[in-house]
Amino acid sequence: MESVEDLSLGPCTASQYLRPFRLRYRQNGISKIWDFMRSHDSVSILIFNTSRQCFVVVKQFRPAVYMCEMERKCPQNFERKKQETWNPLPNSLPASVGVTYELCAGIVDKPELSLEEIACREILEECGYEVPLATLKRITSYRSGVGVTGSKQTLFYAEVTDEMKASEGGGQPEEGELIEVVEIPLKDSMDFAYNESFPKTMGVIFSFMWFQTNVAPNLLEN
Ligand SMILES: O=c1ccn([C@@H]2O[C@H](COP(=O)(O)OP(=O)(O)O[C@H]3O[C@H](CO)[C@@H](O)[C@H](O)[C@H]3O)[C@@H](O)[C@H]2O)c(=O)[nH]1
Ligand SMILES: [Mg+2]
Repeated sequence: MESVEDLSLGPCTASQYLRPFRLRYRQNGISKIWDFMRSHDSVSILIFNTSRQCFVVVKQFRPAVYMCEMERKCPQNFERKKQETWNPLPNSLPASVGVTYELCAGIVDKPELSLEEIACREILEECGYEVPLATLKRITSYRSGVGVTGSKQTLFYAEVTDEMKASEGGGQPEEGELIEVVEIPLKDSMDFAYNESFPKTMGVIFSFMWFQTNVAPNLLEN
């Protein structure tokens, strides 16, 4: 996962994932503009393996995260002068600066499938567990990136056992996905959540805390 080579930065003129727009409007008599992007809604799933009392999360190279670090360390690479062409970038940063821990997640891009169906497919593709649709629990939904995309993410909870493991997971290689499945022991999970040396999404932190309030007390009783 951690070998990323031949980087070059180019313009994004047409994308099936992101479409930039500018909205002009008047609010309480004041004229404003706001730039935003349309992107897909998504689902994410907190997965807890009861056989081994651990959370199952994924680790991925995220180009957007990598390029944030690139801009911080080598801002000259983002200078606008030749933005209409592809500009080779120096391999100045290790790929690991762009790797994040995340909940298993996927974009909602199949109108014929329910959110639950999309979630179950993502669990199988990314983490390798067969989860029956009816056992999936909806936790809540929230808006992510409210300044930029405002897209909705719906969060589910899935309990799995070792017996439900059907494959290694790892994402769909034909779509270029390269995902590492990582287990976080329940006993270490709150330290992990707040340890900034493990870059992670808000979804991981929020859902681990949700588990502490809503699931962990019942586990202790059993
Ligand atoms: O510029 C892009 C964007 C996506 N993909 C592909 O699209 C798929 C997306 O994977 P999927 O697992 O469905 O989505 P995620 O990347 O996990 O979803 C993310 O995307 C959502 C919508 O942007 C975010 O809100 C989520 O938090 C985040 O997990 C992958 O196969 C990618 O290869 C590309 O090839 N190029
Ligand atoms: Mg995903």
